[in-house]
This record gives sequence, C-alpha cells and structure tokens, in this order.
Amino acid sequence: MTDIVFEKATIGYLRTKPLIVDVDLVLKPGLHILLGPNGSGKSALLKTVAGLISPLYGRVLVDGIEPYKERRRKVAAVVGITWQDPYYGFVEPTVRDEVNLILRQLRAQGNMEVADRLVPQQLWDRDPFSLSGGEAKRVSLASVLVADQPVWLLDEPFDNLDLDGVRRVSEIVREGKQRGKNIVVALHNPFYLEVVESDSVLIIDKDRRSLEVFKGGEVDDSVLERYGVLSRRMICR
Ligand SMILES: Nc1ncnc2c1ncn2[C@@H]1O[C@H](COP(=O)(O)OP(=O)(O)OP(=O)(O)O)[C@@H](O)[C@H]1O
Repeated sequence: MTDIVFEKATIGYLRTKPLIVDVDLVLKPGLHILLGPNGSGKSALLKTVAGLISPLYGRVLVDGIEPYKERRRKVAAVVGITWQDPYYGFVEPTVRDEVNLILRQLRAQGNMEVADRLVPQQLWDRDPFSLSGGEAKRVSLASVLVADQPVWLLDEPFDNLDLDGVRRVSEIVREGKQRGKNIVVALHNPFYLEVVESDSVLIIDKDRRSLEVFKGGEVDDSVLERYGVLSRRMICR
C-alpha cells in the first residue's frame, strides 16, 4: 500500500512565491479530491508528488522515496500523472504508440484492458494531435493508466468528456480505489465531487497558502465558496 507523505512541505515553483506552505499530511490509498481557485497550486502539488518539481522546503515521499531525487523511470513505475491539457504529453505519431510508450519505457505488460475501455478502436491509428478535445483526454488518460501504477495523479480527468467518457473514467477510478490505488484528482467542476465517493477533499486556501483537509461528505457549497472554489449553486443559479 503506497502512502503519499508531506513533511513540512512547501509547494511552489519559486522560493520567492510559495503557493502552499508547511503541509504535514499523510494520504493513505483511496480517493482524494484536490480543489482550489485558479493559480492556487493544484497542478504544482501534483507535479511535486510526481517528482517533476521539488518541494521548496520540507519533504514529499511516495512509497518511502523522494520522487524528485530519483531516476524518472523508477518514479514512473510508481506514480502516473495525467495533464490538464491532454495534448501536452503527446510525443508519438499514433495513438497506439502513445499508449504503448510508457510500457516500452517501463518494460512492463501493463493493463491494456483499461486503454481499450477508454480509447475506441477507430482512434488507435490516428495522429494524437488530430483528435478532438474529449478523444485526446481519453488517450492521455489511457497512456498513463495503462501502466497501472499504485499512485494516480489526475489533473481534471473529466474535462471535455461526454456521458460515456465520464462513466468510464469514474468506473476506472472507483475500481482503482477498490484495488488499493492512491488517487489524487484535481477538479474545478464541483459536480464531479459526486461522481466518485472520496475519502478526503483537500482545498487550497489561496490567501493563507495552506492546505485544508476535509472528509469526503463534509464539503458543501458554503465551504467551496469560502475558499473561492466554484460551487454547485453558482452553476445552477
Ligand atoms: N514554471 C513556473 N514558474 C513560475 N510560476 C509558475 C510556473 N508554472 C506555473 N506557475 C504559476 O504558479 C501558480 C500555480 O499554478 P498551478 O498551475 O499549480 O495552479 P492551479 O491551481 O493548477 O491553477 P488552475 O486552476 O488555473 O489550473 C500560478 O500563478 C502559475 O502562473
């Protein structure tokens, strides 16, 4: 079981501009939803856990290792991170190559079933950059989740998806949770809070530069609005 541990960790890109300060937190396997206003540091936090940037101070550990100090391949075997902008990670000429890339890099068999569920057959020989936004989102999720790592960091995984896409991704997340994955999902749309039952909701307080931790069912509209996060009643008004 893979814990994510923050030890007095300060998250951000620049020491002169820390985004989230002094985080002390243990995330056990389960589903953790990450919320916060624009520019509060949701992506920065995910990138820190994935070792793409280092904490400005303190430590972040995944399965006992500090990801930013380790070789990329070792970290990629443990942590899968998907991008808010799905086109950002595309480097291969076809969807098939894109989905297989991480398996070649890790020399792993992976879980092709998850890729088949996400990516319709007619897309497999297409150029990833020719895909629609929703198709690209499916491919970008498949190209990471196919590796079946113990930690999934999903930045806006429901963006651009239709009913079928949201159903499939939420099922995969639900199953991942049951299979003991440690899953952190960054979200904007509060309705997706309901899609999968979460174990905790982490909200970045942009003014105090702190990370506030709530239980899954505790976050109502007034809590969201207190932190400048889009609420359900704001959308439905
Ligand atoms: N490489 C970088 N160097 C310096 N600052 C950066 C860098 N990348 C992002 N930032 C800034 O860091 C802040 C946090 O960015 P981040 O992308 O983590 O926010 P976010 O909470 O994911 O935002 P959003 O809700 O808009 O997706 C923003 O003000 C952003 O402009």
